Amino acid sequence: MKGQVFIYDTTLRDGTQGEGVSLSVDDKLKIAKKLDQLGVHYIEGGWPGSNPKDMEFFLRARELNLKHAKITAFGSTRRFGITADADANLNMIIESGVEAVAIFGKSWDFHVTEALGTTLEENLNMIYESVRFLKEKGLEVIYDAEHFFDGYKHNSEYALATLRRAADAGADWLTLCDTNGGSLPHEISEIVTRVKETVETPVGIHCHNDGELAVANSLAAVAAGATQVQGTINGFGERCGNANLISIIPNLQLKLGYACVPEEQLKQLTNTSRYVYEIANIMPPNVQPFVGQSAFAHKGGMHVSAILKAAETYEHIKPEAVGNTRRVLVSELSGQSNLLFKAQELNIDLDKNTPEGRAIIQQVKELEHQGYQYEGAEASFELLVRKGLGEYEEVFTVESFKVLMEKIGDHDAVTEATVKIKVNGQTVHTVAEGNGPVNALDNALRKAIEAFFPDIKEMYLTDYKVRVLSEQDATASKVRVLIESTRDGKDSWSTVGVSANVIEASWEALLDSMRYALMGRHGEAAEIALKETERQGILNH
Ligand SMILES: CC(=O)SCCNC(=O)CCNC(=O)[C@H](O)C(C)(C)COP(=O)(O)OP(=O)(O)OC[C@H]1O[C@@H](n2cnc3c(N)ncnc32)[C@H](O)[C@@H]1OP(=O)(O)O
Ligand SMILES: CC(=O)C(=O)O
Repeated sequence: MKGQVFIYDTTLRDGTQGEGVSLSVDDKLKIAKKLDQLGVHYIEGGWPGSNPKDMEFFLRARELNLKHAKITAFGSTRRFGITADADANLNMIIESGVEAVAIFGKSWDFHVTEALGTTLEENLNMIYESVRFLKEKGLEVIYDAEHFFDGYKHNSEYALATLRRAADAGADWLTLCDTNGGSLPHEISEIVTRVKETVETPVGIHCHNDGELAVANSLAAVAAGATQVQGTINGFGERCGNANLISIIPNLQLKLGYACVPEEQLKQLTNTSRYVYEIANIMPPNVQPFVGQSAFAHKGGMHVSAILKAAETYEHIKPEAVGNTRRVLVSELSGQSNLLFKAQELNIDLDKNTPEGRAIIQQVKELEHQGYQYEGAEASFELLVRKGLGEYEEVFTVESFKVLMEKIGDHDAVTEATVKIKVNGQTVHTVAEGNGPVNALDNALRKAIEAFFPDIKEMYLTDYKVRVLSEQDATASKVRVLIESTRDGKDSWSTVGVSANVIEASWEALLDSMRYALMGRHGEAAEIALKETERQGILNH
């Protein structure tokens, strides 16, 4: 191990400066707990002088009993022309009751004269007096040198002088900020090296992602001697975001050999990332490195063949090291190996290069050519494999279905579906209404099946997606429908249907969804059908 790098999370402060990210106090408290479980060292909760919500967070965070992390407040140096003890923002930091604080000050001479509108000397006094004030109150002080890299490039002497003043006042950390996010890794490396030669106080790094280099820049800073990294979960933050701790932590720990979070807790990384997306109500991108759904998803037949022999042939780390899982996708790009892997996952006995296996792969390729897509429809794929291996018995067969829609004047349209299915030789005919054709068909099909399998009531659709396959054919084109269903809201299964008619494609996906839910219950159907025949007999008597 090369030594400890302290992880400073600012998801709850700089993260919420990102467009579309807004967290309630309860959300912030939940995320703080999760971050503590991950093992970060500092959690910047907000800016007490900014709004009552942030102040409430600090007051309630005292009850969190965190095991590892220090709750940290954020603020700026004092306003110019007043004393630090008269500055409302600095006083609110003290009131918030935190043990650590990050205050930002200006490093770039241009910012001092243009944005602050004061003299270079007064800015140095603002830095010194603010840090001193907070140190005298017993706080750990992280001095965030805003625009440090841009400032250094314009006037290195002044930028370094601001750091010296913070250090002289007793700052515990000097965190160099690439506030505008435009620096390149070699610049960060050179400038951090120069700072390390100039000051003895430990150095941190805070990067923004405007040039898509925030992670690379943070790693370059650590290589040059920074021992604290600031960033956010999933890279949330102002403009294009902050440095993404979800990528920085495993890169530092697994690739570069630094200690960041305890090894066991690194396995919380995927879960933490998804938890924060969930609370922020943002869809996680599948392709997010380390933690995305696709981060360890193998599609090409050649890749799958190799990972079955040795996973590291196509994986840069072990997925389980960051709490993620390996996946194999089945598609027209599959070979026998993809099928073999999926069969193992489904507990299906299948050897490589059997005639059945080859036929199933051929069928997948043919169906994908027609527009089906199995990588997002694993339940339809399992049905296809079991049918191909002769392991599937139909619980019901469809005789016909019909959909009627009527709209009279300004009244709401009424949709009615009729379904005729056969269960173990017995015909069941049902009619149901719905708020659209798919809903009416779903209701009619359930009504028919519920008589035999009452527990089907618990199953419901959670997602329905339609994709036009050949846009040039406009309304005559084929569509692909993907349906996701669940019973308990946790485990779900996806099915696919394809047709030039959207209702038929939906019907096909619906049928697969019901078939998957009832798979293996053929014998049960026979018994229930018999009871139903007896019941009907008694009723008709
Ligand atoms: C790089 C960063 O991410 S810094 C963090 C940015 N985050 C935020 O701004 C979110 C929270 N901010 C807020 O709630 C508000 O901006 C507040 C409460 C802090 C201040 O609000 P207001 O008093 O209305 O001021 P306003 O936001 O309009 O302007 C900021 C003021 O701070 C001054 N200022 C900026 N940086 C500093 C600094 N390092 N030290 C002291 N003063 C500063 C500006 O010069 C400006 O002063 P002026 O009004 O005399 O021109
Ligand atoms: C302090 C801070 O958030 C920045 O300079 O980007």
